[in-house]
Formats: sequence, C-alpha cells, structure tokens
Amino acid sequence: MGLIIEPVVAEETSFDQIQLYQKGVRSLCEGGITKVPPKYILPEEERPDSGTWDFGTKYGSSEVDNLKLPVIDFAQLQGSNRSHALSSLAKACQDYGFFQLINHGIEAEVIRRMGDVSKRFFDLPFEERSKYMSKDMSSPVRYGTSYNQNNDKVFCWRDFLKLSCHPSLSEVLPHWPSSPVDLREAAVNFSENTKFLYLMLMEAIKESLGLDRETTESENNGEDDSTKFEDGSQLIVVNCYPSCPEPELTLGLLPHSDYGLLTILLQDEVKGLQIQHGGRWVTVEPLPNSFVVNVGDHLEIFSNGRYKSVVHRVLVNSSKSRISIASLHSLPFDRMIRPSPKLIDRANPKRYKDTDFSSFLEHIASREHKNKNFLESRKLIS
Ligand SMILES: O=C(O)CCC(=O)C(=O)O
Ligand SMILES: [Fe+2]
Repeated sequence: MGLIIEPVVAEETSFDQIQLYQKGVRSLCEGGITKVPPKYILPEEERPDSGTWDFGTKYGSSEVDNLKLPVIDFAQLQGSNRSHALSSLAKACQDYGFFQLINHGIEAEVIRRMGDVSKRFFDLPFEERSKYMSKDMSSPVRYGTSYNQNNDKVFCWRDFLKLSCHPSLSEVLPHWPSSPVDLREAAVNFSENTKFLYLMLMEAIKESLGLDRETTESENNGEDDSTKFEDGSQLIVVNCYPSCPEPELTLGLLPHSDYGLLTILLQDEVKGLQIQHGGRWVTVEPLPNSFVVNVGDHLEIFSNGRYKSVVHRVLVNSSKSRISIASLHSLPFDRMIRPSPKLIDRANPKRYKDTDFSSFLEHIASREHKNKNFLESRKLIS
C-alpha cells in the first residue's frame, strides 16, 4: 500500500512522521510515494529552478548549462609532461575549484566493486542499515539521511553511509558494516587507492603553488609538510539519491563547500552534481573512468585564497537513482590549518584565520550548513 503523508507544516509534524523522515529517503520511497512530503520541500527561493532538474527539460526561461570541467591527466602529471599538467592544474583550481581526473591508474575492478557494494548496502532492509545510525560525528561508521538530520529544518533527498578511515584502517574496520559481506574489503581497497591519489595530487598542488618540499619543511620549522598530509583524516561518504517524484521541490544536497583539503568523487553515469561557475549553476557532465576532484575549504585557506573551494549542490530527478562516492581528505583532527607563509606578502596579505578541525565540527553540529558560511567565518578580508 502506498504511504500517505498529510501535507502538514514542519512545526506540526507528528511523532510518527518525524520517525519516518529520520529513516531516510530510501525507506520513504519504498512506501511508494507520489508526492514529496512537506519536510523536503524547500522555500521557493532555494529550489533548483535557476537551472534544471530533469534531464534536458527547460523550465521557464532557464536552460540546462552543462559544463565540461577542466580535465587533468594524472599520467601526464606523473610523467615528462608534468610542468604542462601543473599549469593546467593551477588554472583549474583557481578558475573552477573543480576538475576531472583521467588516467588515474586505479583499476576498474576496484571502482566497480565499490559502486556495486554501495548499491547493495542501500538495498538492505532498513533494520540492517539502521544499525549504523549514530549522532556521534566521530564514529567510525555513520548511516543517516539529509545533511545533518539532527539540525536540518528541511531535509535533503539523500541517504548516506560514512566510513571514517581513521585513526587507522585496522582500528576502524571492525566497526564498518559487516553486510554486504564484501563491503569492508571493497571499501578498504577504494580508500587506499584514493588516498594514494590524494597524496600524489597534494604534492602536485603544492608544486603548482610554488611550494616545493624544501620550502614547506623549512616553513614548518623542520616539520615535514608531506608527512602532515599523509597523516591526515580520510572519510568515505557514499551518497544515495533515490529518484524523486517532484524533483523541482527539493535537492539531494543543499549548496555547500567541502571542508577539507581535497575531495575525490566518483559519480555514476547519472547527472546531478552542479557547481557555481560564472555566476550560475552548471551541471557537471559525468565523464567515464574519471574522478571529479575539488578544492576544499582547508586548501583555500592553505593557498591563502588562490585556489577556490567552490559551492556545489546536487539535483535529483524523477526517473533515476544516483549514487556517488566521495573520499574526503583533510588534516589530522588536531592540526591547525593556516595560509602558507610563502603565499603571504604585501600584495597578498593573510586572508584567513588559523583554524582547526574541531571548530568546523562544532560549526556543523551547531547550525545549518549553508553555502560557505564556515569558510566565510574564517576570512580576515572579504
Ligand atoms: O553527489 C555528488 O555528486 C556530490 C556529493 C558531495 O558534494 C559531497 O558528498 O560533499
Ligand atoms: Fe560536497
């Protein structure tokens, strides 16, 4: 039988309905809904109507803006064409904050297995998935819905599974889901491979900023910057966006920027990711065998604003479910991030306050995470 939800305003939501929202969108859709419940309906000005939400369809005067992100060839970055690839990398991080990475060297099987097991995880009965629900942000595993279901007034059309890879894979592994049986192995392989990519990319990014290893070591009073990045935190986020009966009323993820240094994202063939570019929302075209990589808040701070942590959001659609898998890389939780002193001079004064990870965690735990307000709060110069 279809699930009937009365159109009530959020304040009047009954206890049963709150329970239902908290179970997430997969569970909601399993009930066979034909309308988006009020809890997910965005105020008109926040709806995705500045772009489009269903493939190729035009609404009003706005048309689909598809964007071919700059493409960075990882093989070139590691080979004889490095200096050319470094210039392209610098330009992409400056002008878009995003790029697509091809020839990344991760075996297709590692990626296929991770995508496949992720789908099967969300297909499990809610009772199985719900074992991993937790309010504790530092839990090694967290299943949930929306962005922050404890705070969000309007819910996003997404469920997620977060797998923390810290302090070490061997320590967190026993906490990760035991079902599907191959999830742990697939996720470990995926996390190790993306971590390697991240480290290589950070080396290239530092070089593209004119910070070679020697410079960064002396800047840190002998503390090796590359080790700092190596010890950093890694979080795998599997996002599941079920198809939605009224995609024009809601979003899979509200506009946000990513907090860390770099995010390495695997999206399936279904469109949905949009980034702010040139003053409007543009859809990132999925490119087979590639990763979408984006600059996070910490890298914008580290680069003293040269590289941009760009706001992005996710649209849902009425015909296809979408899965994306993000590997978020940052500093160790207890480390400060600050603009590199080499990138500060008279013409480029220090633009951001020194900041640490716990202030970010406090920020998202305490209020709705909208646009770039965490990064905005760290700015010395606007
Ligand atoms: O699903 C996507 O394409 C983007 C996901 C995202 O922005 C995130 O996990 O931070
Ligand atoms: Fe994101």
